[in-house]
Amino acid sequence: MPVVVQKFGGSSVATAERIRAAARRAIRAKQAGNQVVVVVSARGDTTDDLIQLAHEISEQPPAREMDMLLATGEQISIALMAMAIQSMGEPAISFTGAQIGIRTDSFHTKARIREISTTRIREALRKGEIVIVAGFQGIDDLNNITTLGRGGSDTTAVALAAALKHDPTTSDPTERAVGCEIYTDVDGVYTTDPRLVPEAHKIDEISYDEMLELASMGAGVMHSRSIEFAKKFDVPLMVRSSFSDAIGTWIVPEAPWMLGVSVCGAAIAKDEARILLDGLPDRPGVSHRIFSTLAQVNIAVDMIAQSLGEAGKAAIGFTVMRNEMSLATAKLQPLIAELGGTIRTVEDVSKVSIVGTGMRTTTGVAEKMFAALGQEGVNIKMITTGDIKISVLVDKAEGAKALRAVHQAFKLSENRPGAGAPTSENAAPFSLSDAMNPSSKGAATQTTQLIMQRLSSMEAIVVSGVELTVEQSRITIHDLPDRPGHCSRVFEAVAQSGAVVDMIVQNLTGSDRAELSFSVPNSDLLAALDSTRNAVRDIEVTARVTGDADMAVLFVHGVGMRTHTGVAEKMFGALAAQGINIKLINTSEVCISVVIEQAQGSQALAALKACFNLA
Ligand SMILES: Nc1ncnc2c1ncn2[C@@H]1O[C@H](COP(=O)(O)OP(=O)(O)O)[C@@H](O)[C@H]1O
Ligand SMILES: N[C@@H](CC(=O)OP(=O)(O)O)C(=O)O
Repeated sequence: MPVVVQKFGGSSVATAERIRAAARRAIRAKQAGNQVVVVVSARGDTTDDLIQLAHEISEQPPAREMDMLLATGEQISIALMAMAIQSMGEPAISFTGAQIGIRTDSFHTKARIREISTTRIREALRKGEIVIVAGFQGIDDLNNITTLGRGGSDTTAVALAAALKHDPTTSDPTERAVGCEIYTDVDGVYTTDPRLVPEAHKIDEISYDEMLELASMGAGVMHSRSIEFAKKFDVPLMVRSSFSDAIGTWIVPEAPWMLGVSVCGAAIAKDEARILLDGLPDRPGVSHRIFSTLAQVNIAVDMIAQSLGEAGKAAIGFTVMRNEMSLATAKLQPLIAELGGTIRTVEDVSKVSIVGTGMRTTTGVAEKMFAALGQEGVNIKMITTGDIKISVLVDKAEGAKALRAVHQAFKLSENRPGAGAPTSENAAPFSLSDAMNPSSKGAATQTTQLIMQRLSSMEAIVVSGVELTVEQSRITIHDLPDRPGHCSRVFEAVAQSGAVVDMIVQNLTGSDRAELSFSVPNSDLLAALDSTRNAVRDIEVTARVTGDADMAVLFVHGVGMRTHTGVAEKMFGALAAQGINIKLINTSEVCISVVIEQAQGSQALAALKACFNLA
């Protein structure tokens, strides 16, 4: 019998009536001929309340005890859900993460799943019981209770679906037909958070990579790590409303029509902090030491922007979540003192991002975003770009305005393919049975062997490829006054020159001054330099423009590149060991890219392939 995994978030189990409604849904899925696994979160604001309670008792609650406390929220929900289903006459059994065999590492409060045993779930399912599993929790090798980080129940649900779909303990193909539904308080993934921008539009289909970027850039509707599982293990999933039967949003492998949509959504991460390390020696290995220091304490770093070294000195700016800023600076202090640099921090910043597969092939997207922000008088503090995303850092007070401005500029509230307008490929709506049928649209994109390898360490990083692009040039504007509208003027001029801009990095350096770098193909360098100089002359005569031909860009593609703190560290370590200096860095959830000297390109490529075991 096929298996449906249904996840009900905190809002969907907040009251007795909602628990009963969720129970009825699970029973309906069973009556339709499926085996049913239900994953539940803590009710309503329980997790927030528990965190507050802990802080009333202790200023810095120990992480192990915090997990012991937080895991109780989900335990309440599973028991109530089992009671609700049983009271409706269906057999059901509840399990904590530990009871079901969800093994994690020992990073309390942000543990990662290592493996999931399917034995107990299968036994119960075969007996005809609806299996209810506590989301967000697991158990480490020493049998300590762990939690997976905020929003982690999505991850439990998709990881369970993945484990059941590729279950080595069953040879029955119907038992490996697994679908996953995420029930929440919105009827799907929207072009942006509908609570912040009411005209946001529901998306019908979105790719794993787009959803990964959106989720990691602040779209709280899904936990980004759950999409990592979905992508790695070919689990198509649907986000839908627990209050209606409307078709929700399918999160699926990338389809060709998606290349026609340059921006599919926008997101905001409100509580960010910026750390600027200034006056660092400009030599190989410095970034590696910085990021390995942060990786040791599992702090995910975002928006890394390394400014060009001048007079032997370089600056590196990056963002972290605001609640991790003090830990990050405390850990970095001794290293930066040893390197002779300084640390500056800025709190109260928000990150606004746009995401879309079509960005890969469409030019002018960045320019349009910067123009929209400039028109609203929003100052951009930092910029980084990825393969399919562009992020800017702005003052927290301007975050919501900035989000609305970009949402409007890209007309995201209007119908488009994948959101309100069917494409030729998706004209027939994707269905749960499609998702559960391996020969349909949800077809496997990866070999069974690869997937089985991944199952042995489920949440380990997957680096799928390293790529080198040569004949690139870098243009840098030094000492650009830090005021609204400047970036858009520069990129408008560059676009008029016909140059194709790829990577963009902007970093605030001295007070009130920004350094803006971007890459163009060598063949566009002269035209782009000319138009940049003209634009900059109009803005500020003291700003300087420099250009460097014959650079190379190295891309490392994978899943969870940003949230797995060790990837950047490993990459920078491998380059440092070869004595290769990094000129610019860009990070995203699906790709990390660096600009280096072209002469060192093939050496760097070989070093990265060796370090990530790629052929
Ligand atoms: N792009 C988006 N699409 C839909 N909802 C979003 C988006 N970004 C943020 N959200 C917010 O996510 C909320 C659902 O997530 P969450 O509150 O964690 O639900 P649950 O408790 O079901 O896990 C929505 O109510 C919405 O405000
Ligand atoms: N209860 C946890 C885990 C979770 O995933 O919750 P929800 O599904 O309500 O976002 C939290 O609040 O973080």
